[in-house]
Parts: sequence; structure tokens; C-alpha cells
Amino acid sequence: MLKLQNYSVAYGQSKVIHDLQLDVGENEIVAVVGRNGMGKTTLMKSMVGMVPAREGVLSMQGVDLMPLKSHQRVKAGLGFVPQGRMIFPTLTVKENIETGLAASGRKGIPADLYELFPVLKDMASRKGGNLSGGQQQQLAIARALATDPKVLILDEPTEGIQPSIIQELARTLRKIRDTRGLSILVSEQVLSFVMNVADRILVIEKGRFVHQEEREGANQEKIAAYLAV
Ligand SMILES: Nc1ncnc2c1ncn2[C@@H]1O[C@H](COP(=O)(O)OP(=O)(O)OP(=O)(O)O)[C@@H](O)[C@H]1O
Repeated sequence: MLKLQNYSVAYGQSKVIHDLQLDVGENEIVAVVGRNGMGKTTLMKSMVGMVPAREGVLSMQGVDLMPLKSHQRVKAGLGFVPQGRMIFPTLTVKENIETGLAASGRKGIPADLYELFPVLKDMASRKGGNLSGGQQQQLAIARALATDPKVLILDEPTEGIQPSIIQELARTLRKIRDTRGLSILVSEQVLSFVMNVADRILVIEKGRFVHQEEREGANQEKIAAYLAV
């Protein structure tokens, strides 16, 4: 579904992502885990066209995404929930979701988005900036889903979310995958969340995948050791 081959990203002379290979299957949830500064955000941002890739292949369902600008990648079916959520604080909840609709060319907020996140319906006319962290995260996911993605990319979605809501977020993402039949690529550092959400886990260190395993039967201690400072 989503493929990286020999994929590298650099800031000037400084290479941050090195020669990655990755294949996210249809309906699969893949988590990329790693400590701060290991390259997760750079990888996610480059895939959605916000940071240029240095070399390699990035394709979705066989479509070459490399020459496409960010908005064209969104149109092609790549949805993005950025680190820090980046909702528009002065727009209402409804207007925030509508910015996603504009990208897909669809009209009217699909009912299933409000079914998925009832709190957003209740707060449709509130300013995005007045929502709690967890509510803003739901809004950022709803905005990305409004673009009708085939692949949803989330960068550290648990950051700034109360621990009690983190596992609820995992359940919601699996529900989205099951009901919409899309693929999900998520970067994270919270192992308990990853163990609840992912089908497959890859560990990134200094821009390289150094370990991977299926979530079922995964060696948690080994992955935790990579995440320990
Ligand atoms: N705009 C930039 N210019 C130069 N170097 C950068 C830039 N952004 C990030 N880096 C460097 O790239 C490396 C990877 O950073 P990145 O933010 O992708 O890591 P991360 O794993 O997402 O960390 P975090 O969890 O803190 O977001 C770091 O060494 C960082 O200093």
C-alpha cells in the first residue's frame, strides 16, 4: 500500500534518515518507535511532502508520490495528523474539519466522523483553541479523515494526552482501521500505546530501522530497552 525504498532525508549536509525500506500493507497498522531526535518527525514530514526527501522511492498503491507537493499527496490519499496536532485555534471545530474537506473536494461533514467523535459534534461551534488536548487530538484526526485518506500518518499522537485517554486513542485508531479499511503509520514513544494499536513495530535509531517485529508475541523488554534514555 505505502512503500519506501532506499529512502533518505537530509537537512543540508546532515543526513537524518538513512536508506529506509518499508512496506505498510493494506489494512495494516505499523508503528515506528524511537527516542527523541531519532528521526521520526523528519520521516513523517518528508512522507507528506513538508520536508524534501534526498533520494529513494515513496509510493502509494504504485503511485509515485515523490514528485507531488503536499496538497497533491493529500489528494492522492495520504492523511496526516502532525505532532502537536496543529489545529487552527481561531477556527471553530466545524471549520477545522471543513479544511480537510476542502482538500478532498467533498462537501458536507460525513456523519460517521461525528459518530466516531461525538464530542466534536457537541462542540462544533466552539473555537478549536478552547478544546482540551485530547479533544484537539480527536479534531486533528477528524480533519485528516475528512480528506478521505487511504493511508493515515500520525506523528506522536499521545504527546500531551492524559494517560487515561491514551488507550482510548489506540482503540479509536483500530476502529477507524476496521471500519474504513485504511492503513495507518504512526510514530510513537509510548510502548503501552504501541502494544495496543500496532500490528507491526519498527524501531528507529539515528534514522535507521534497527529492529522490527510483529506486535503479537513482541519482545517488549527489547523494544523498551531501545526507548530507554
Ligand atoms: N529543521 C532541521 N534542520 C536541521 N536538523 C534538524 C531539523 N529538524 C530536525 N533536525 C535534526 O534531525 C534529527 C531528527 O529529528 P526529528 O525531529 O526528526 O526526531 P524525532 O525522532 O521526531 O524526535 P522528537 O520526538 O523530538 O520529535 C535530530 O538530530 C534533529 O536535531
